[in-house]
Amino acid sequence: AFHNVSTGSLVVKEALNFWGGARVQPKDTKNAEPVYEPATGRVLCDMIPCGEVEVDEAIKSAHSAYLKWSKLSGLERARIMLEAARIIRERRDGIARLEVINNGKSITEAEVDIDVAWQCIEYYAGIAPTLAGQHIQLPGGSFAYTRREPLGVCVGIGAWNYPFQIAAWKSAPAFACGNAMVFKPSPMTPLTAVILAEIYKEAGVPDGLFNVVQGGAETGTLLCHHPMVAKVSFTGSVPTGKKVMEMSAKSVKQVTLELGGKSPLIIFKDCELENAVKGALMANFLTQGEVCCNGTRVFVQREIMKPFVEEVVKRTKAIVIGDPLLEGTRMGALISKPHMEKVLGFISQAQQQGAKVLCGGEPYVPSDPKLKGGYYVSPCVLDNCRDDMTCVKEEIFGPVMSILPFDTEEEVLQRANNTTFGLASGVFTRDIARAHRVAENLQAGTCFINNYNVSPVEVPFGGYKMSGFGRENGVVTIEYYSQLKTVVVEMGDVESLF
Ligand SMILES: NC(=O)C1=CN([C@@H]2O[C@H](COP(=O)(O)OP(=O)(O)OC[C@H]3O[C@@H](n4cnc5c(N)ncnc54)[C@H](O)[C@@H]3O)[C@@H](O)[C@H]2O)C=CC1
Ligand SMILES: C[N+](C)(C)CCCC(=O)O
Repeated sequence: AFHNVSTGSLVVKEALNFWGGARVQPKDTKNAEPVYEPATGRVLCDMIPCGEVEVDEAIKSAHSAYLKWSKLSGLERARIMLEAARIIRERRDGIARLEVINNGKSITEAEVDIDVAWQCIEYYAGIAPTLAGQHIQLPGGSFAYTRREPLGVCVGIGAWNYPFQIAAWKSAPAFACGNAMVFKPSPMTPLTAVILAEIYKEAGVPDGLFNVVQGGAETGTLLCHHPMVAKVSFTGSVPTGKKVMEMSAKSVKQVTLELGGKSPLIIFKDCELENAVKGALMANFLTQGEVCCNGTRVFVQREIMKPFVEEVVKRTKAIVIGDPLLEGTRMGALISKPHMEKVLGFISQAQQQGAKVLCGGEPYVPSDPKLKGGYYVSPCVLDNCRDDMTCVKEEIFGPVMSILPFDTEEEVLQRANNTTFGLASGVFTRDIARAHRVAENLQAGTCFINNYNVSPVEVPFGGYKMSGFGRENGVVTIEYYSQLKTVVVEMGDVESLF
């Protein structure tokens, strides 16, 4: 439906909530907030937050679907999930365009995001029929078996950087295990989750299996406190993640937290320089740098500092910024004006603390008049960085790479691990023993060797330390959306002590 839509033209009026198998508009519209198109700064739609009544309706709708869905066999669930994946694949271009309009990232990236979303649903469809328990023999012919059972109604709370993909990463493993979901997108990106809801419905899930409630912190709080919710899977910042965990603790809900990062990328002098440079760009500039697992602390061995920096700056300056819906654009707009100001603030603070801007780091105004109100920042490379600078310690979530020199492996490992975050990490070297040694010693949920930011759906993704716990993607995520029941069967007489 959005195949031909261009930047600066879309206005969305339809209801953006979904439960009971249909779009729903909250009754009370007085707390509506404008949603902006990052590329132009124009109002795109209103986000009307759901209150207590709406949240309760959505959760009850999810519960009734759960009762049906959980009774299907894995194979029956898989068939419906595969159909949903097929529909997404078929409508990929339109969904990607809508995502671009709402998020501001380049169309080339958004297309990949939507592909990853259907791949994730396809992957968990493949796993659904394989879910099984164990049979355990006990003395005297008695035995036990385990059943892998769903949790019930799961809540997904998403960030604004990968709106559609996050909704798929959470719902696909949840559905494979037989759960239902109520998903709350970020209030800044309300548009595409409801498209996923319509696609699931069209594919044949029971009404209420995937519900969307719009809103911010208040709506999120209602979800985390609701007694019928068994689990909360959260993607967002560390401070909000802590609150989600605290609220969920009150009724002992299971929690998965995918939080922020300040990941190290270590580049040794024996690397293949061209690949290391490309890796550093992939580690920093996808989605305008608004990626949780970005390798924003780039440690470069002193001997190759000069050629590395030269090449990184050359390529960074060549990044085409502008209308995110144009094929040739490689960097679009940041999510919002306040966020853009925050990112620019980090850059000026870095300069005050002694960092040197080698390129970028300024508001960028494209020549196309319709883009003048957009939130563009030219990609920035910072040199002369030290470990104690704010730009090196805190997550900027913008297109800002900090370069740090190092001398030895031992030293760089100690510095790389000197952070409360632990989402991802990377190493470039041709020495295979060193690569695996470094991977073993980095305290992070992922280590990329000789690449960065590749996350196929088959591979678990998640954090160490304050970057969170639980995993998304891969077989292991089944553990986070199901529970084991042990059934013990006595074949003899009861040997009673009483
Ligand atoms: N590890 C990961 O997979 C990812 C982590 N992030 C992190 O997310 C942050 C950026 O995203 P934001 O949307 O600004 O994060 P945020 O933490 O402000 O919001 C995330 C979500 O939580 C909701 N929320 C806010 N307050 C809440 C409350 N009290 N109770 C329940 N829900 C609440 C928001 O409405 C939003 O849907 C970055 O810091 C980044 O590190 C972003 C993407 C992926
Ligand atoms: C897709 N990828 C790997 C670049 C980022 C996914 C994590 C996130 O939501 O930020």
